[in-house]
Amino acid sequence: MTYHAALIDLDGTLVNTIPDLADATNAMRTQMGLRPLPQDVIARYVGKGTENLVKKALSTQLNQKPDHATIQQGLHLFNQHYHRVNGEKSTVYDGVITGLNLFRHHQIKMAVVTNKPSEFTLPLLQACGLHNYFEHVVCGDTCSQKKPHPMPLLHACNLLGVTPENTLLIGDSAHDTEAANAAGIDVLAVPYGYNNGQNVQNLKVSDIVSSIEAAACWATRH
Ligand SMILES: O=C(O)COP(=O)(O)O
Ligand SMILES: [Mg+2]
Repeated sequence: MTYHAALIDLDGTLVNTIPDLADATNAMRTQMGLRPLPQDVIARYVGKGTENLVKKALSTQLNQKPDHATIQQGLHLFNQHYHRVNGEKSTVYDGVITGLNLFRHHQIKMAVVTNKPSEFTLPLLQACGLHNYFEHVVCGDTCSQKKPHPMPLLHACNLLGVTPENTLLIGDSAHDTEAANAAGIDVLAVPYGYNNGQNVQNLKVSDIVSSIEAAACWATRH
């Protein structure tokens, strides 16, 4: 297969965002009278967008499911805190820069497809120095549906002017692989991300690769 484009997930694939997401989540919890959660617990809630993270983080240790008003209050506080810390402690994973340069060298177009809202995605890509690699950035609020729905992936293909058959997605979780499989896009998983705390071995993928650099080598071999 000749790949013309690579769609790449953000949290858990390009950037380890857990330290900042955990700081914002725990600042929200503390203000709401709840005790902080460990980072590995918070990591399990990342990948399905901010609202899902806030809902899950508020369900832990509350005696009941949070009601609408509590979720709205949590979202408001989380957003404030995440705007304050976004990018501060987040780190680009090993192999990302080399991999993005390899894709670029082989004229494979790149887009980010993330469930993170755009108000946080664009500043984070800038803070990490990654923004210039991508022709397009599709965020959690760009389309009416998020991953695992195929819509954001198909939207990215349209923006890049490529077909799903000639596109490769690289992600860390079932949300990515389900979206790619539904869109008819080949998918590679990296094992170092979050995936709801589950092993990536059980995901339906073309391969598991150790890094974005390994993904770029894989793409140019196939
Ligand atoms: O859940 C999020 O906010 C973003 O997650 P993603 O970048 O892995 O899609
Ligand atoms: Mg991810």
